[in-house]
Amino acid sequence: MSSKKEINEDLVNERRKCNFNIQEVTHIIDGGVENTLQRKKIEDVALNGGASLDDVPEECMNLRERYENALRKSCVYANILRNELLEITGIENFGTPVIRRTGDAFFKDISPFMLHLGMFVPTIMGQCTAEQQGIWLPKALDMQIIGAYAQTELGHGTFIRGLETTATYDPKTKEFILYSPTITSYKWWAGGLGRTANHCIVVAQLYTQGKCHGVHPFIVQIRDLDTHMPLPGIKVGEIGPRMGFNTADNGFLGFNHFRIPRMNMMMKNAQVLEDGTYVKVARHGKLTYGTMVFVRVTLVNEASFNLSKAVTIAVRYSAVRRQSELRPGSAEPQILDYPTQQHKLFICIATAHAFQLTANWLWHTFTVVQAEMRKGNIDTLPELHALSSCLKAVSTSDAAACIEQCRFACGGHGYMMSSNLPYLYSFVAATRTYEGDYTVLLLQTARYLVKAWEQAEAKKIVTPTVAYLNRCFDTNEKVAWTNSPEGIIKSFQAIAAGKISLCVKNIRQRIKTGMDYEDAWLMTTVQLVSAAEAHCRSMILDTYWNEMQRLTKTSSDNVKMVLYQLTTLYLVYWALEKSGDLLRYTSITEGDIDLLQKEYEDLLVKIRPNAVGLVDAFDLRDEILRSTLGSYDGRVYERLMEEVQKNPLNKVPVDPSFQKYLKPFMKSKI
Ligand SMILES: CC/C=C\C/C=C\C/C=C\C/C=C/C(=O)SCCNC(=O)CCNC(=O)[C@H](O)C(C)(C)COP(=O)(O)OP(=O)(O)OC[C@H]1O[C@@H](n2cnc3c(N)ncnc32)[C@H](O)[C@@H]1OP(=O)(O)O
Ligand SMILES: Cc1cc2nc3c(=O)[nH]c(=O)nc-3n(C[C@H](O)[C@H](O)[C@H](O)COP(=O)(O)OP(=O)(O)OC[C@H]3O[C@@H](n4cnc5c(N)ncnc54)[C@H](O)[C@@H]3O)c2cc1C
Repeated sequence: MSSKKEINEDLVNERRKCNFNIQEVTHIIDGGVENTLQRKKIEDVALNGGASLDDVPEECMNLRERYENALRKSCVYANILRNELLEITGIENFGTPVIRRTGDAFFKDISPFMLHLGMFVPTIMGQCTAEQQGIWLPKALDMQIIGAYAQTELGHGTFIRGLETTATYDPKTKEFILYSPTITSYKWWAGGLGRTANHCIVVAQLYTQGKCHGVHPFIVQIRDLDTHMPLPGIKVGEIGPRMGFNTADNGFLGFNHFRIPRMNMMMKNAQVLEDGTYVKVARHGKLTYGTMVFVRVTLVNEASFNLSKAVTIAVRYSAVRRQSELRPGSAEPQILDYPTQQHKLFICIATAHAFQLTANWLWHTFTVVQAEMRKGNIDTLPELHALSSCLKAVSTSDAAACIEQCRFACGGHGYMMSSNLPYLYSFVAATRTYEGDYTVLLLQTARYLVKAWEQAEAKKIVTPTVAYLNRCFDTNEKVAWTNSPEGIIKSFQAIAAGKISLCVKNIRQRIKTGMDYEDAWLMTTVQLVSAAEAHCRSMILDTYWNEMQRLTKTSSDNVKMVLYQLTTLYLVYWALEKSGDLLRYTSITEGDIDLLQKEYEDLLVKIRPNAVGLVDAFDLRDEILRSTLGSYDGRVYERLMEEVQKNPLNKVPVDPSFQKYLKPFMKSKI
């Protein structure tokens, strides 16, 4: 064991072995030197006060203490945010991933303010007129009001059109009357709603002049700003313990004919005039779903960030941990030396990179579409919806699986809350469900793909992200397999095209047998999900490969080399995972697959000496990692021991329950 201040010897050796410039890779991940400097500045300001520290670990507190502690830290953090950080980033970038990243130093679980910043403020920005923004935005940014996003109900999350809460316009008083007609119409799940928020966005069915115009967002004050008492007509509370998110304060909400002013309808996309006339402003019916698209886009970045934390913890731990004997009497190897361990972990490093570059690309696409929409052009929205849906689904699902793999890689200690891996897993596992369930979102992408296929069939030019369909449509034969990055990407496009084509064929065949389109679609959904996933994988592989090529153009040779090895590992890994599909849709042979397997194993060997360097390049401060297993200094065993001392159960040598229960039980006769 190393002494207190020393860095674990194995980690020192690993860092010595690393043959590339770590900072260069950090700059690539951050999106440039300037961004790294800005991030470090923000982290210094946000984290140097030590205010984030807990004397007792969050997981050792009861529910009330955990909430109170999370709220205390949220206030400390929000003060730093509004007094110092916004000056550095500018108010327009308040939601930057870097700010989100520093927040993780304060909370192992989630801040009850997260949805205020993550959805309440963005919805005001996206769904309000300029006049309404002038009223709500300054108060929300300054946190004079704290909001939640209450869309999901007890009875409906996915099917938004099925929401039951009503907002009925009363022209006499120029108010909307909010009402929850059934138990299932109660709002359910909204983060921050249970105890913290005094306002929330409510998505409700709009009725005016006796007609329902579908779901629309409203801004609603639910608690008194001074006493915090729920206003008359409001029933609000916390929904109870969950797998994660236990300090996120998820809530329920019901309305008993609760009145709000007309101007509290968020009127950017549709309006109700004073006399009750309904006016549709937006040219696309789904612009009211805009906040969801925005959050889905940001969740790809979340997936990457959380995975980078998990894999940093697991790789550093694997360098410190020694276990078993390779030969009788030999020294125990670092577990990172086992190829099976490398197989678990290196793909996680590559996946974090792949998602980071994809997230950056998707963010750029999102801003371009936004700019077009501001000019009145909504043509690119369906493509963005299809893209953000599948990328959100696949990135969150893969990240959750990878984080769980990182936990497996850490053996028993990975199961400890203090490793932070269970927190990371439960957070990312939820992202697969919220903001649109995995299957549901892939089916949205599938709708787009089927239409695109039909366009390609009609010899029309399709949108850029599905352009491969035009090409694949002309080739009836299997795509010729070539083992190169470009060859693998082309093969994945062929898989996607083949699967979409098969779906279309099956839908048509089912219709021929007498089914209507809806049933034919329904019976094909298992394949449609698979086709959308294949399309998404081809997008990620393509983006990762091309973006990494672009970003490393001026890098030093060793950086180029290690990042090339990692991208290739990712491509080869997925080729092997999907070898069945490759056999079906390309000319790949069993021999080619054997070669791929060999290439994969060789890549593990090549990457091994740089593994710790690669996770160091994520540049995650210990305060943000919050892990006994993953700290920069590798003092794993000391930290596990230190954590034991903080456990309230260990404060007394004999637990009071001994006298109360155990002793009487032992002394009692059967
Ligand atoms: C820094 C940030 C970090 C973290 C984030 C912050 C907080 C994290 C913590 C928790 C937050 C959680 C929040 C929530 O979960 S809020 C609730 C989210 N709810 C959902 O996502 C519900 C999912 N359901 C839907 O999106 C829709 O209902 C669904 C798309 C499934 C179907 O909608 P609908 O029935 O109305 O449409 P369809 O008839 O199926 O399609 C019609 C047509 O419209 C197109 N469409 C659908 N959605 C959109 C969209 N968003 N944008 C554009 N177009 C859309 C669809 O493709 C169809 O087109 P077409 O085929 O051409 O007819
Ligand atoms: C941690 C967490 C935080 C959340 N925060 C918020 C929040 O702040 N605000 C808010 O409004 N909501 C929030 N939600 C709710 C969340 O958005 C919904 O849970 C999510 O959209 C899924 O909807 P659902 O629960 O109705 O699932 P369901 O739709 O009931 O899904 C159950 C199963 O049915 C399947 N299914 C459903 N419809 C279809 C279909 N058409 N085709 C095929 N399969 C289908 C799904 O794939 C899934 O397997 C949160 C949820 C969680 C877990």
